[in-house]
Amino acid sequence: MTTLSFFKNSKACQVTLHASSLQVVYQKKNNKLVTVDISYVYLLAVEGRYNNGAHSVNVHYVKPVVNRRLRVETLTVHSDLDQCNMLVTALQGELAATDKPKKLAVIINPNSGKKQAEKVFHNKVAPLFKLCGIETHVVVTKAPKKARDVLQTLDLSEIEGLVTVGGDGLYCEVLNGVILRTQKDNGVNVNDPDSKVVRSRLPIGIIPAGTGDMVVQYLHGTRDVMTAALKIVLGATMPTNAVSVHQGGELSAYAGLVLGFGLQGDMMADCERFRWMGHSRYNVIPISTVLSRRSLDVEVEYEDETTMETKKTSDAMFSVDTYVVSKEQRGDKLQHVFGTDTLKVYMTSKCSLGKHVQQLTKLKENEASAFDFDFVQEKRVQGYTVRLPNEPVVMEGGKRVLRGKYNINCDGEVLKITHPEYHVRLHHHALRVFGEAIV
Ligand SMILES: Nc1ncnc2c1ncn2[C@@H]1O[C@H](COP(=O)(O)OP(=O)(O)OP(=O)(O)O)[C@@H](O)[C@H]1O
Repeated sequence: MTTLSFFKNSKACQVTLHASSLQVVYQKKNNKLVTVDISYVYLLAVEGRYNNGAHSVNVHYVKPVVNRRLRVETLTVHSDLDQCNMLVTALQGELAATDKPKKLAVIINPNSGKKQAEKVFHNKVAPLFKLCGIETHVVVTKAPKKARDVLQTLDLSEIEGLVTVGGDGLYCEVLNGVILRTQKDNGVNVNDPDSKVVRSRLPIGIIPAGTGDMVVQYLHGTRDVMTAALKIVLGATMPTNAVSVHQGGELSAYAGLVLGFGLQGDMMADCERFRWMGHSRYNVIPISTVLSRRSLDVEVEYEDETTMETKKTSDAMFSVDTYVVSKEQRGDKLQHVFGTDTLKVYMTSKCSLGKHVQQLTKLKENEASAFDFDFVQEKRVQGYTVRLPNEPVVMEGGKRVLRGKYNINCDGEVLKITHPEYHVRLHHHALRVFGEAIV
């Protein structure tokens, strides 16, 4: 423990360096004593300054404020050169000892949400990264799937994390890109549904600039840009899951948020056609999809988690859904939990429109009883196979291909199901995201 003498606003101020925090005690104008404790975990940057013949130190740190948001706070103290140098050297040592990222690849979708992603990054995030000494390699996407493709060839050797500036769709694309790159670098055959996915080294941070921004809200409890940026800068990460979808002997996609076959997929396909309506399409279009809902004869095969027996459920179903960020009961609400060790598959059988609307409303409101309906079956699995035994098929290139249109909502994007059978597998802790809850 070292105590240094400073001045703050011309009044004496004591700065004590403890093992895990910096304590600053100073007098306010009304002579009231104030104590500020800054955990080294929250330290962002320290600057020694010389201005008009006086030496000072700026300590930039993170301060939790209301509604789970974080803000940058700056504390300025004055003293002679020796005291200033001692404080700067000590705090720089603490900063160097943490896991904060120093070089990030930033991927911006200029067309996300209200097309503000570039502005959001350059005006709000880049100055913070600069203050914290973080170098960036910025890529602005030119079209869908470009982010995924760029990640296949980008030199990642010095990169310590990936940052998406956009919505859930861009996060999903980058998740696909980084998982694919990791498998390629490790010689894993991604087209084999039983291949074990090698975990990705690079955590993903998300700067919200999209339409829905659900992942970031599940992560931080807010879609505040500065909070999201600070979570990246602080460097704490947590594991999250991915699931793979295979059909026709090939990988179709990985998902990191949701996989909704049937009703949810049809809703997304309908919403895509009305993209020009902006976010309001998500309020209007799903209603018409629900009113014209279609049930399909579906067989779901899965391995029972407890008995390890292979089981099958066949029924006329409206949907087969999986929440990769799991919906778990906490009191009377469903909360979103990352990195669970099993996957839950929900099969919704044919039911009355009234009951179905009641169930979907509870789900939208995240009510804990959203799955307590006799037409919804929940199974805990590591993976499952969905078959459509009675849908018309044609032969194409020696394979049976579906004639009709069948959709999955894959992280908010439409994934076409073209084969009468597809496989879903859980890849536990396949990657990490910036944003361990620190407040
Ligand atoms: N330059 C681009 N032009 C058009 N589309 C792009 C471009 N870059 C990425 N995309 C695609 O746009 C889709 C949607 O992007 P994104 O998720 O960033 O925004 P959003 O749909 O407005 O937000 P949310 O997914 O949160 O609702 C993604 O699937 C991505 O592949």
